Amino acid sequence: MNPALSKFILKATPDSILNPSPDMNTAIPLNTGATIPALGLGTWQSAPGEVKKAVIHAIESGYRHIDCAFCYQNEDEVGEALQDVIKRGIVKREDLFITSKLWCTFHTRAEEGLQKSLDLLKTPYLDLYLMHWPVPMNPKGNHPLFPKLEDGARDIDHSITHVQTWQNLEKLIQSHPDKVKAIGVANYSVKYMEKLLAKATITPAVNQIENHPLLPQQEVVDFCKEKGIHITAYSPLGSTGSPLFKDEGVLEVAKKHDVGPAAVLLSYHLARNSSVLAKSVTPSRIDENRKLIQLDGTDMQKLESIHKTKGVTRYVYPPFGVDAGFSDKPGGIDLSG
Ligand SMILES: NC(=O)C1=CN([C@@H]2O[C@H](COP(=O)(O)OP(=O)(O)OC[C@H]3O[C@@H](n4cnc5c(N)ncnc54)[C@H](OP(=O)(O)O)[C@@H]3O)[C@@H](O)[C@H]2O)C=CC1
Ligand SMILES: O=C[C@H](O)[C@@H](O)[C@@H](O)[C@H](O)C(=O)O
Repeated sequence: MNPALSKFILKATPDSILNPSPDMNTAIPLNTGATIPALGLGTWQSAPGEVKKAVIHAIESGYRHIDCAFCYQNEDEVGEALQDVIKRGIVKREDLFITSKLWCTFHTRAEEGLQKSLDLLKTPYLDLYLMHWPVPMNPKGNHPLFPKLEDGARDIDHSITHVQTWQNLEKLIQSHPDKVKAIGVANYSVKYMEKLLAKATITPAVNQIENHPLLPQQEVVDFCKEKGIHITAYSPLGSTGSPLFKDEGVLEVAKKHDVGPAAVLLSYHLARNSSVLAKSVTPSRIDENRKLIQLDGTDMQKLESIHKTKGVTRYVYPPFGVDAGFSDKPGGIDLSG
């Protein structure tokens, strides 16, 4: 046997065989000078009773980036998981990258929203705090998270614009740099981002958007990258039930590399220099999703052509009744300001 090869084989540990994805924690630079780990664990729709175990399992198996939000109504349990792994010495707080999000009914109460998430997550600071949607909702409506009008429409708060909410986040990071390390946005189209940038004194570090081969959102991705705004991709598997696992184009690329569809769908974002969030509460899937591979130009061409034949598909579009500026979802109230 080639001596160089035998040295490599001897160095392989059970863990490195189990985890053949050295790139899951690739540190991608943000415009703040900090970095974000390439792969994050998603926690949306992770049920209470399941999410604590999922977060502990993920961190024990190497994940360092956890994506949370106040409106997921499970931050308390995520916080228990964080406390557990830190107490047991698995990681230190500074080894982790924790994101949370300001919910729509808190746009006029950014400081209160931040403090609630910090308390629930039981952490002194967040690595990233995002405006969850550029859509303010009535803080005094008939529900604390999802207020509705009598006709059933979501109760939009017209007293504040998303740009003013961004200015509130700017004040927040300036007055509490110990509590929040970076601020950013989610679900921003080019139209809304242009309005925000025209008035911003701090450029968002991140725009977290739905992104996968059926929704490449190239216009938003290119615009943000040109402005130095990092893209984090959400719903990379097609969200609930991972429908993109059945796509023939994805399966063809997976077969070529002898991997499962998850590796292709997640690695697609690394090839675009984006980070990516994959949600699972199933330990074997949390492990499987760590596997990232190097896709080549032909793979990317194949993946980028899928939406052209199949049509664009957006899986996550809550019924705000708002035109968020995405060309595939026209109609609704224009709140771009
Ligand atoms: N900013 C925003 O507005 C949004 C942010 N996000 C963030 O992005 C994260 C990821 O997106 P999300 O919409 O949850 O969807 P994903 O694309 O991550 O898909 C999650 C679904 O795929 C299943 N799954 C995960 N891994 C595998 C696997 N290896 N094999 C088979 N099935 C698998 C999960 O099942 P199971 O859990 O049962 O294993 C679940 O049903 C969210 O959890 C959230 O943190 C998401 C949406 C909007
Ligand atoms: O982050 C995930 C999604 O944005 C989620 O928070 C929303 O879709 C929410 O359930 C809503 O109905 O407005």
